[in-house]
Amino acid sequence: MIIKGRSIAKGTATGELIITDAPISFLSGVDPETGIVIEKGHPLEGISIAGKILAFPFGKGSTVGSYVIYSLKKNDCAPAAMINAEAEAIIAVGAIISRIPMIDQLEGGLSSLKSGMNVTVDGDRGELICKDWANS
Ligand SMILES: C/C(=C\C(=O)O)CCOP(=O)(O)O
Repeated sequence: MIIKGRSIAKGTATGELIITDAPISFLSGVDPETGIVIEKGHPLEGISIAGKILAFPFGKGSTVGSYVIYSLKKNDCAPAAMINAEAEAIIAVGAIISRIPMIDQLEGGLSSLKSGMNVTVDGDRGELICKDWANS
C-alpha cells in the first residue's frame, strides 16, 4: 500500500509508527536529551519518540522548536521520520536542517494510520509505504 503525499525533507526511513491527533511543541514539549514528550496532558506525555516514525497534525509553539529537533538529532534521540497532516515552518525547517525524512498532505489524511504499524517514509518521492496494511 502506497499513500501519496508531499515531500518536505528528503531521505527514507522505516520503523514503528507513533501517531497523535494533538499538535506538538518541541520547545518545552519534548526533552531534547531523551526524546520523551514532556508536555503536561499531551496524549504522548511520557512516551519516547526516539527512532519512531512520528505522525502528528502540525507543529505549535516557539520557532525554537526547529532547533530542538536538531538537538534531538545530535543527541541520537530524534524521530526516524516525521509525517504531518499539514507542515508548517517550525517542523519543516527542523526536519530539513536535521536531515530527518518528512512528508505531509497524505491522500486521506492521517485518519487511516495507527500506532504500531510498520511504515516507510519516502521523503524523496513524498510517499508513505505500508507493507502490512492488511494486517493493521
Ligand atoms: C530567537 C528567540 C528566542 C531565543 O533566542 O531563545 C525568539 C523565538 O521566538 P518565538 O516567538 O518563541 O518563536
